[in-house]
Amino acid sequence: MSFSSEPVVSLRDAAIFQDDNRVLDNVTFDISKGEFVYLVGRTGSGKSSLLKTLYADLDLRLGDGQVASYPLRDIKRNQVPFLRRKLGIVFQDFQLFYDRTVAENLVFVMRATGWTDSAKIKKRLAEVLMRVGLGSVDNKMPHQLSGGEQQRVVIARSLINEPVLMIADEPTGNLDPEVGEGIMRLFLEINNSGTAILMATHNHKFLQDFPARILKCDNGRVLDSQKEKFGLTNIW
Ligand SMILES: Nc1ncnc2c1ncn2[C@@H]1O[C@H](COP(=O)(O)OP(=O)(O)OP(=O)(O)O)[C@@H](O)[C@H]1O
Repeated sequence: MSFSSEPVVSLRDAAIFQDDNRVLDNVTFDISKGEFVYLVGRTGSGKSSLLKTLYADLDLRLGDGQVASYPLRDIKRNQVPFLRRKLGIVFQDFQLFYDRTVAENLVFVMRATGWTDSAKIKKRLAEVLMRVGLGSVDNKMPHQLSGGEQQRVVIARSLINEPVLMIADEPTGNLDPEVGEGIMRLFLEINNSGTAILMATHNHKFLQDFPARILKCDNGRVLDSQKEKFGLTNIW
């Protein structure tokens, strides 16, 4: 049995690229198991690019990085689905299949990630929906749900394989403030049960109401509130 305290994210002198454009340079930080970390910065400062690099949607071409024990440098394409299975990824737009029921959306992911036993699938489906506070929506179509409920379905989907890290890119960006706060509280609950969370947000209120470590993309660098003081005014 392993009791390793290896970080879930570890970047060392990483450069983040979009095509030939170096968006961020000298990126060095760790995220420990069970940590909650905000990612902030102006529009275009590189938040999404950094997150995409962590889930191997963008290649890590310079420096070193490891996520959920997978080395990002030269990761083979056939390894990427296994890395992503360790992650829960949640975006601003809900990215559900709108021609399938909630249950079909979730079962699709389960089957694609190796679940075969129908009884286990049914049990896990009920567990993750319950976990996000949605009891009886299995047979509904996504468009029959509110935005907040749809985001809960996405979060339920991301929990299926018990991720060690959730990567959330502006997950409340399309929601009313009150609904967004409910989603934020759900992330905190998930975090309390041991899943590390890295959340890009433009929501200043979250940072005030639910303080946590902050990484800030700023002028091609990533600043870390654990290591240095920086202002949070005028960054959105
Ligand atoms: N697909 C792409 N191809 C080329 N350049 C891109 C692409 N996506 C983003 N960029 C550029 O990379 C830089 C960083 O963009 P990124 O989307 O990472 O910023 P962001 O901080 O997430 O912004 P926002 O807060 O608006 O989501 C910007 O200069 C942007 O124009």
